[in-house]
Amino acid sequence: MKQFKGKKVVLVGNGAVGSSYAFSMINQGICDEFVIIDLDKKKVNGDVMDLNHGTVYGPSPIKVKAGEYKDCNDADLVVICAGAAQKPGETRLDLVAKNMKIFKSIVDEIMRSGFDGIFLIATNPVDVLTYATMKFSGLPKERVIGSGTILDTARFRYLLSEEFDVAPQSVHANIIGEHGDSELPVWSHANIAGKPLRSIIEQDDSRKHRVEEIFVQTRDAAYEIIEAKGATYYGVAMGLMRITKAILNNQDVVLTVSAYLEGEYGHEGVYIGVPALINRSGIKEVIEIPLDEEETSLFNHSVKVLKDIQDPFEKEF
Ligand SMILES: NC(=O)C1=CN([C@@H]2O[C@H](COP(=O)(O)OP(=O)(O)OC[C@H]3O[C@@H](n4cnc5c(N)ncnc54)[C@H](O)[C@@H]3O)[C@@H](O)[C@H]2O)C=CC1
Ligand SMILES: CC(=O)C(=O)O
Repeated sequence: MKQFKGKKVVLVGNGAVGSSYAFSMINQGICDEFVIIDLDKKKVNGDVMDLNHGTVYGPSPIKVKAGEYKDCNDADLVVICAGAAQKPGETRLDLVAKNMKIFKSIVDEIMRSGFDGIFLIATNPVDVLTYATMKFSGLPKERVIGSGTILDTARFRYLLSEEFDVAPQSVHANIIGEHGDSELPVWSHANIAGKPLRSIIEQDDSRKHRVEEIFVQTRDAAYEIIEAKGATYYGVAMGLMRITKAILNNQDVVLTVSAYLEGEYGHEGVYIGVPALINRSGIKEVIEIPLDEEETSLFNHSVKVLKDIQDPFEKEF
């Protein structure tokens, strides 16, 4: 039952991703109370002190607290960034067995608190763990959201913006599918400052190879960053903050997140990165963009990759 009157977010997992998300949240003033839970309570206490000092120069008052699972009881949103991260050379899907076990215990604890809000999941493999969260929690699909391809879409828009000298805000292009190696760009709907990307390429052949390279750089960016500094966190933190803002401020904005399909794109029973309308109710609607033949085939393959990973766990749900 909601006791706290303001907007309350609980973060579970205060590692590189979680603490970067916490920092981006206090910078934006999106919630009134921000609670942090992690096995490493000493680091949580240190971060709580540090973040509270920072809030003095933030846009609005916000209380940051170290918490326990009972604090989820009246939370509007619980964001999970806990679990193992990729080591150099590992894929996101390699993490599934380890993180599935961690998720079972975390989601059970959260639900025992009486939590009745919205889940936002970042831990990898994010699509499969978002599905597991829906199953473990029993909450409706609309209220369980994965970060999906929000980060990949940001990477893609940024790289295209550099190529075409246009602000990323004026680059409209989506990466959909698995947040991982089988993801795909939606070339058929990409536009740069209002001009369809495909018509730009038709007029200037040298750009074709370059935009294909940009997709490969997008898809493989995490490997490059992990090789360089051990983990990726700022990009995803901003993506999580953006989704949080869309939810708590009831924005009706379209973002590429991991959403549950029930017939959309010809599939069901899987969480996967697709554009979706996000507001205070969670995922209000999955937006079905008409894909061309090649995009459909790549999307179908991505669904299969995720289902092959997910299916062996079905008996545990
Ligand atoms: N969805 C996305 O776009 C992205 C996802 N990630 C994923 O986010 C996850 C976290 O990555 P990092 O923060 O770099 O890892 P990290 O190792 O820095 O942090 C993980 C945190 O989880 C905590 N933790 C582990 N088990 C726990 C439990 N049972 N209860 C509470 N806390 C627990 C640890 O104490 C640690 O603080 C990884 O799975 C990583 O692959 C990372 C970047 C982008
Ligand atoms: C680690 C990860 O999932 C990413 O940076 O895309």
